[in-house]
Amino acid sequence: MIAPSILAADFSKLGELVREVTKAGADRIHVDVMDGHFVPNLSMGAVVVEGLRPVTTIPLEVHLMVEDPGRFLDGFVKAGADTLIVHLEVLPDPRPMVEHIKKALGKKVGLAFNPDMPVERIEPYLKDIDLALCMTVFPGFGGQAFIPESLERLRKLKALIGAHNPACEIEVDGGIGAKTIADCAAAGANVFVAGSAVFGAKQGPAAAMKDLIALAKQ
Ligand SMILES: O=C(CO)[C@@H](O)[C@H](O)COP(=O)(O)O
Repeated sequence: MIAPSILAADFSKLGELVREVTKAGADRIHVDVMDGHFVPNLSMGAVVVEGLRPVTTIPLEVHLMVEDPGRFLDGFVKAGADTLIVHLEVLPDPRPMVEHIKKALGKKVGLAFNPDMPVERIEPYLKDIDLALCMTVFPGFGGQAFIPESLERLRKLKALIGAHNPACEIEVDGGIGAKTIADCAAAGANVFVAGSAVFGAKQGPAAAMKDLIALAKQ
């Protein structure tokens, strides 16, 4: 599954571009939310999700790269988010928030973790989540180079998920493109967030999506 990350899109044409990747077979739209604290950058808030909701029927997944995700969950749900992804780094015990997102808000829940977090830290929560997001760059900016050690981390994650919750998706995010997507798929990933490789592609987003889908299937 390909999840184009709109962080790399031309915001003056956002609706048009989201329609284009939807038509080209995107499985979901990845919305990167940055607060300038958890990561050294600011990006977008719930108004962007609200604006995109009528533009596409595919799920909108919100990746909360923020210090205090609890403050923003309701707003994103009201705006039309389908999946909320929060970072393990800011949640000493993620269980209450995972339960809140699933039961009270009725949405899918993902847990993300940075490249320097031991993969085993997610193990106790795997049985309760829909998606594990293994960051393959340090979050904060699009267009960074994929960290090669991520492949070993993905293999570990795949083994843990096999043992605890095989239905849990394994998502990768950061530096995913033609050179890295097949290796990530072979290592166990099944959802691929791609920003620059889709919206920055010379051949245009639709053709780039087609190439990435073919490479991930190899
Ligand atoms: O979360 C992030 C960045 O922090 C990502 O979702 C990026 O937006 C991916 O961009 P590319 O590496 O694909 O350009």
